[in-house]
Order: sequence, then structure tokens, then C-alpha cells
Amino acid sequence: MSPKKKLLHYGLSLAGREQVLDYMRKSEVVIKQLLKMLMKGLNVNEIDETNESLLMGSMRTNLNYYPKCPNPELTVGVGRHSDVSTLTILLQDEIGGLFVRENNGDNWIHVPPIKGSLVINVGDALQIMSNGKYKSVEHRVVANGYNNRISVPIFVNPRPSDMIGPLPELIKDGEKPIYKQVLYSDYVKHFFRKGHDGKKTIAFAEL
Ligand SMILES: O=C(O)CCC(=O)C(=O)O
Ligand SMILES: [Fe+2]
Repeated sequence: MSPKKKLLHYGLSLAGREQVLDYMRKSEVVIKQLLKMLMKGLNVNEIDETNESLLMGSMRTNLNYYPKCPNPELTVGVGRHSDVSTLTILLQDEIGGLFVRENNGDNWIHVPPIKGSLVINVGDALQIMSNGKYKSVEHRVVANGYNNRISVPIFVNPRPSDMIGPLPELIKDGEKPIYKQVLYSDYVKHFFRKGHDGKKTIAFAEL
């Protein structure tokens, strides 16, 4: 299938700003539900306006196109990194190539494309806000010698002007914060200032 056909197949025409915005709007239902469940796991039972803004105050979508590559072994698709988001909602086509790093280990696990499914990644902002209870996932994409690949991540983020740190609900009972308050736009700038380097960005927020 040609890249353009693939995009159309997923409801995203190349000039389809409206479709992308519609996809993002529709995804909000899923995102809110996921965040609600994740907050429950932290004993934060109500997502008030402040928390909603911190958790999902801004969203960004990328349309990633990975052309097939004559020398995949000499090429990096996307280097190892964790996203700076709260959550990333990733739609991938049927080609595959996304790997996640095992928690506390060196194994890389392939994330097989499953028709009709989305991949949900925890990002650094949620690791910081949950005071380390939820861990952002390190991931990378390997180049493919035979097929073009497309992926469409929605990055669910705090707003650039938000100060993020462990949620007050978590540290009010005497839990020791392991991250400081950082301006989210500074955190993102720090991420983009350097190359992809695994999970090193998070050190920027460590106490
Ligand atoms: O293409 C993918 O599967 C993941 C891309 C990615 O990690 C990113 O855009 O941050
Ligand atoms: Fe990523």
C-alpha cells in the first residue's frame, strides 16, 4: 500500500487537518478514562480542574513516516527515549518495529501491531507527577529494509506554562517527594536540547 493510501486507510488524508483534530477530540474520551483509572491507583479519586489541566492540558499529534531503508542495520529509526508526555496514545500500522525496554532489565520487547488496538505509553510527566509510582517506558523504533511504516502518536501533556511535580495528594501524608517542581516547557526544552539518550531526561526533575 502506498503511504498516502495507508494514511487514508486510517482516516488521515495528507491534507486532513480536520480528520486529525477529530481523531484527537474523539481520543479524549479514552484518555480521560485511562487517567481516571491511573489516578485511582494513586488514591486520587477525583480529577479536579487543576489536575485535569496538569494531566492533559495540551495535546500534540505527530504523523511519523519511516521510509523503507536499504541498510536498516546501519540506520536508527528512532533512538531510545521516553516521551515527555503524561501518556502517549500510539496508533501504528501493521509493519511493526517499535520496541520497549523491559523494566529494570536490558531486554527489548517488540510491540506487535494488533489490528484495532492502540499502544498506551506512560511518559515522564506522569512518572514525575506520580512521584515515581508509574514509570515512563523507554522505547525505540528500528528501521525496516522492506516496508514503509507509519505511526500516529498523540502526546497528552501538561500545558507548557504548568509547574509539574509530585501531585500534592501524594505527598500530603508525609511521602517524600523524589522530584522537584519544574516548569513543563523547561522540561521539554531540556529533552529537545540533547539527542535521544534513553531515560536521562528525568534527571532534570530529580531532587
Ligand atoms: O513510531 C513509533 O512507533 C514510536 C514513535 C515515537 O516513539 C515518538 O514519536 O515519540
Ligand atoms: Fe516516543
